Amino acid sequence: MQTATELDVLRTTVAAFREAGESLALVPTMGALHEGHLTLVRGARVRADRVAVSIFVNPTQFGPNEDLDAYPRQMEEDARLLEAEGVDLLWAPGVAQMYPEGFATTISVAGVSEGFCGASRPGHFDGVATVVCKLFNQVRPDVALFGEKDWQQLAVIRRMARDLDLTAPQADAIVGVPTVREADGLAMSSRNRYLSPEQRKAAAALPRAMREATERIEAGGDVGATLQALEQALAEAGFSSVDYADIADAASLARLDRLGEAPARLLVAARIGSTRLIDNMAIDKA
Ligand SMILES: Nc1ncnc2c1ncn2[C@@H]1O[C@H](COP(=O)(O)OP(=O)(O)OP(=O)(O)O)[C@@H](O)[C@H]1O
Ligand SMILES: CC(C)(CO)[C@@H](O)C(=O)[O-]
Ligand code: BAL
Repeated sequence: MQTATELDVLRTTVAAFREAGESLALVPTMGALHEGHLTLVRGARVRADRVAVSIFVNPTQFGPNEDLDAYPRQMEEDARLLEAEGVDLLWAPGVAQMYPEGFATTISVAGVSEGFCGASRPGHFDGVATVVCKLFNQVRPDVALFGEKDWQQLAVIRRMARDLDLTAPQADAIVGVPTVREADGLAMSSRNRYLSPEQRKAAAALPRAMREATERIEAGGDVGATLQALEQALAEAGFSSVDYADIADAASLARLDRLGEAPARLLVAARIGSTRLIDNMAIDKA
């Protein structure tokens, strides 16, 4: 595995792949890798000749009171995990490489980025869209993979790729990978490691309550009453607050009061102590 921390090294390595006629997949991450990330890597492996993974804890997508400093960083361990997966290229730029003195551009995707995590984390998706656009331009992959765990992020990135006519990758080569879960249903996340053993046990109530809610709504239950019951179940399990618990159009992320014809998604963000967990699930029609 080649590791690049400078743009010219990255470009030379990518150029060598391209000269050999090889296709390239990119998996963008913030590191602290777990089985969810490695599933994206395996998905990349079957889609392209070469796999690049980026690790960059992007400061511009963290709010002033969020966990940028506390966010886990374990570059050596991550590199070992990626090497074992047969990754070809690790792109690990520093902050000064990504945001040199004078950096002044922000990509802001209206609509789809405004509710849910966009409302509870102002500026978050501007930071995500801008850094992902940079990563795409730096690596110029044929295909890029993102987790469905961050459903709204995936929708924002697809919208950006469509709106800006991106070619590397094209919008239809942005692949969403289903959420990888722990045995008790909790979505894998780097932030799960903030949880104490007791909080970790309680966290399993999130996917459980969400599964119950999707089943109730799929069976024709009232959306408002079901979401209220979900919030109640989370409070009883020890969650300290709920940022949002809503159903939305799966593509546009417009909030829904009832199911319509288009695919819908249940989206929840809730806190245990100071740890904020997110999850989402499909709502299938009966
Ligand atoms: N459980 C999971 N299943 C599938 N994909 C995942 C999972 N967790 C993260 N990903 C995806 O991995 C990519 C990198 O995510 P990131 O490095 O932020 O990890 P994370 O575990 O989501 O961390 P965080 O705690 O910051 O949410 C994203 O596309 C994200 O959606
Ligand atoms: C896509 C991403 C790597 C951009 O920093 C990040 O938001 C993430 O890890 O999901
Ligand atoms: N996986 C999403 C990145 C973030 O929460 O900042």
